[in-house]
Amino acid sequence: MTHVLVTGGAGYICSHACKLLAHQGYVPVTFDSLVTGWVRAVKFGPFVEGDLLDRDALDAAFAEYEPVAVMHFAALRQVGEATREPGRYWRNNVQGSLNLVEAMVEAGCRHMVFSSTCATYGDQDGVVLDEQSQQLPLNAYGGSKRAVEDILRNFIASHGLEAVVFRYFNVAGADVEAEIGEWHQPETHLIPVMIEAAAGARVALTMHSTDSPTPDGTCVRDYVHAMDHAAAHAKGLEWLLEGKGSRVFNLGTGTGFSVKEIIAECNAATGHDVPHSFGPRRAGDCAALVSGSRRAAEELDWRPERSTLPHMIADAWRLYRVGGYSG
Ligand SMILES: NC(=O)c1ccc[n+]([C@@H]2O[C@H](COP(=O)([O-])OP(=O)(O)OC[C@H]3O[C@@H](n4cnc5c(N)ncnc54)[C@H](O)[C@@H]3O)[C@@H](O)[C@H]2O)c1
Ligand SMILES: O=c1ccn([C@@H]2O[C@H](COP(=O)(O)OP(=O)(O)O[C@H]3O[C@H](CO)[C@H](O)[C@H](O)[C@H]3O)[C@@H](O)[C@H]2O)c(=O)[nH]1
Repeated sequence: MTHVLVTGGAGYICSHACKLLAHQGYVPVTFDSLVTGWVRAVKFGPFVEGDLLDRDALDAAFAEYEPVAVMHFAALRQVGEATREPGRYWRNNVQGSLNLVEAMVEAGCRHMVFSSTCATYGDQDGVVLDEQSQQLPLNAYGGSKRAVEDILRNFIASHGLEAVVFRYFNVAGADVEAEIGEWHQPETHLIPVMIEAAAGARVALTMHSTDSPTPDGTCVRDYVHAMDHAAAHAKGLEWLLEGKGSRVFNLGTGTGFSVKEIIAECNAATGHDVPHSFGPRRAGDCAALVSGSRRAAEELDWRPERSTLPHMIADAWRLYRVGGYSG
């Protein structure tokens, strides 16, 4: 049996990767503290409840499962929260990742697929964001992810670690079979908040900005379906196991949508108007983040298949309707 250690496997994107890994014949071993994840999302392999800040727990997991690789998703990942509580983000995301990398080196596990983010780029008006772009994060979340990329570069140079780093753009949608999806308490991400508002489960969605330097004043993001992310991770793992070495890839479609455009699409897809109000700009928010790279398509042969707004909203809506958000 070929084990892959999946940190954060009880979370949203991570559980989609576990499902695909299991489908491909790997055994995904979830290592998760449940700080934002859910035991009920761990359906596709063994579960180790542990914290990245607990080095002994990590060593025990490596000793028990001897994984061929690590998929490192576990992190705190809310932009607004990171701006209010930067210390928590630096400690959890950076110290936790350093512990993990050191445990890997000691256990002789050399391959990591790492979840980084376009938030490491920050706002760069008019700049095409590709893997060579400068990283100028606006908040502690993006800063902590850039720091982990630095740690990986150092360990690649000194300890023979090999890492595929994925800089995700925004993630949306849910498993097409509605087995897993996005469950956060409290929920802050645009599409699930919008779905809850459309369903009447919350009074209204607050639009965080209408005066951004974008065509309609609301922030623009490049959304990719969680299942397409999982597919990219499987390809990243294959890339490493074939010995192709360390590489950074943006994961975006190259097309951005504004908050207003997404609300209009949600109204059409669900047949319910999304009640909304207007609030102040959320601290740490970038105005626009859209990928300008084709590297993942050209080198990994990654083709997003469900990353259209109608698919992502329909899949999130289906999950909601089968009770997937009910905790
Ligand atoms: N959701 C997005 O739009 C998005 C965009 C870019 C990057 N990412 C990255 O993708 C990854 C997964 O994001 P998600 O949206 O699935 O988040 P999530 O909160 O659903 O999942 C993260 C998981 O990590 C676990 N975790 C956090 N800190 C831990 C620790 N110290 N020890 C053990 N487990 C810990 C949580 O309990 C949770 O299950 C994160 O690294 C995030 O930064 C997400
Ligand atoms: O109730 C809401 C929720 C969101 N938004 C807006 O919708 C856009 C998208 O917000 P999300 O919270 O869905 O996503 P973020 O772009 O803030 O952050 C997400 O994508 C980032 C990359 O852009 C990070 O990697 C991060 O982990 C992940 O949470 C932002 O302009 C936000 O201000 C609203 O107007 N109202």
